[in-house]
Amino acid sequence: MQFYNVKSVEETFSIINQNVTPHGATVTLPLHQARGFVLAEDIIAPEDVPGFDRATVDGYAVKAQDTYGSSESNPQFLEVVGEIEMGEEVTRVLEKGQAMAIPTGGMLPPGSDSVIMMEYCENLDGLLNTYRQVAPQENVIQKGEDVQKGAQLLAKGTRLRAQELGVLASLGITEVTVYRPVRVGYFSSGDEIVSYQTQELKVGQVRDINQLTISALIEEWGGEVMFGGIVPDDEEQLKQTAHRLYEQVDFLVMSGGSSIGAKDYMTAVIQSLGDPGVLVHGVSIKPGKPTIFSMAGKKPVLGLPGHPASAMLIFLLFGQTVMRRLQGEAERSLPRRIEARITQNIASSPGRADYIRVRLAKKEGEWWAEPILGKSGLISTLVASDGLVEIASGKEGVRQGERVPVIMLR
Ligand SMILES: Nc1nc2c(c(=O)[nH]1)N[C@H]1C(S)=C(S)[C@@H](COP(=O)(O)OP(=O)(O)OC[C@H]3O[C@@H](n4cnc5c(N)ncnc54)[C@H](O)[C@@H]3O)O[C@H]1N2
Ligand code: MOO
Repeated sequence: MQFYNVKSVEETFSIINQNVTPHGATVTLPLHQARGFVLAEDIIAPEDVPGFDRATVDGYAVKAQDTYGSSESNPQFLEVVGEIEMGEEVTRVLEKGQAMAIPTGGMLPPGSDSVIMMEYCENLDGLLNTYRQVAPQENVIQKGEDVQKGAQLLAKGTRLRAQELGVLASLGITEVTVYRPVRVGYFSSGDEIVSYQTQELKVGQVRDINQLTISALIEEWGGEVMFGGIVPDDEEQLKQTAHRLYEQVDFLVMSGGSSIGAKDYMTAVIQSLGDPGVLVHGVSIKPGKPTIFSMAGKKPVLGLPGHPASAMLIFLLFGQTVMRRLQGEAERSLPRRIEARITQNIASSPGRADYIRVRLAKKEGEWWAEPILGKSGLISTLVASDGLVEIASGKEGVRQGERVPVIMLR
């Protein structure tokens, strides 16, 4: 008889973080295809952004000093000596007592140091009346103020979001070296599990839900799925499928047979993949206790409980962390959380982390989380839920009205 030697959620995260290292294989991608990938190189800015001093408002380029003392009742008078066109280099030097009309984004003429807004001056036949004073650099973005040539702009390990792509584009960088997508092998197990495409179910059969939920998450996180099929509860067949997939992927995942019943072979199957072998069998979490985490050589292996909601939750927490580590992301970042208030008391055993499915509703400007109670075998409760309230292992439940962290599922 085997028994679980359960690990806490925190211990499990730290075991994953200590053992999983970036797969290291890189690809070079055009910038427009690089969203969501993780940089495999430091990016040093090849030039200044902007490349010239630029106006941030429509107005007149001036020497700030020439406007000193200006007010509504006591304007200064400057000679308007020209107009700056967008996208054109300005060579004419602005002399003392002069002003040049300038559009937002236009290049400041040499000799000028600031821009007075149109609203605060008046051009009367070439004589600019200034009704306010401006300070040096007012209404100007200086050359290199956004990005300085030679500075480290982005570090290796940064995930590329819209704004990172934007800054790379501003520098004329057209391709980047990133870690290639993580290849994840997945198979479902269980004598009763049949393809989700099966139309007529025999009594006792169950359509394969986990193949879809787990694959969808992998793809959402930028991974590639290699599906190994549905394998019956037969140790030899399970081993064959596991070994075949293991050879071709960075990360192997399977569901079902992870508990300690007579037909639960998964631990033995996973152990057979290689050393150091199973590092976690059983996590103090609800749902999802019979979770298995193993390292076979440098490749992580995750055995998910069969119940669809448990499998999904465990994959959201631990599977996502494994994938981020493999992809070379610098730090473990947990799923996005918001804060909400819970609508009812919920009990929880100390020492165990609980994840409660909730619906969110806004009342008087605050988010409230209403539990949707149901067993972990139920997929419909996940469909109805907006998020998961996390009751950390140190807590003995939560009280109505208490603020709680919610992992967003939408
Ligand atoms: N003595 C104990 N028994 C159990 C414990 C325990 O701590 N002590 N934990 C329970 C918990 S919690 C879970 S969760 C299950 C997980 O067991 P398995 O990982 O071995 O999962 P299975 O028995 O294979 O399946 C459970 C359930 O889910 C259905 N299933 C499985 N795979 C799929 C799939 N791909 N798509 C849809 N549905 C699936 C399966 O038909 C079963 O109904 O162990 C408890 N037992
Ligand atoms: O922990 Mo199990 O995953 O509740 O059904």
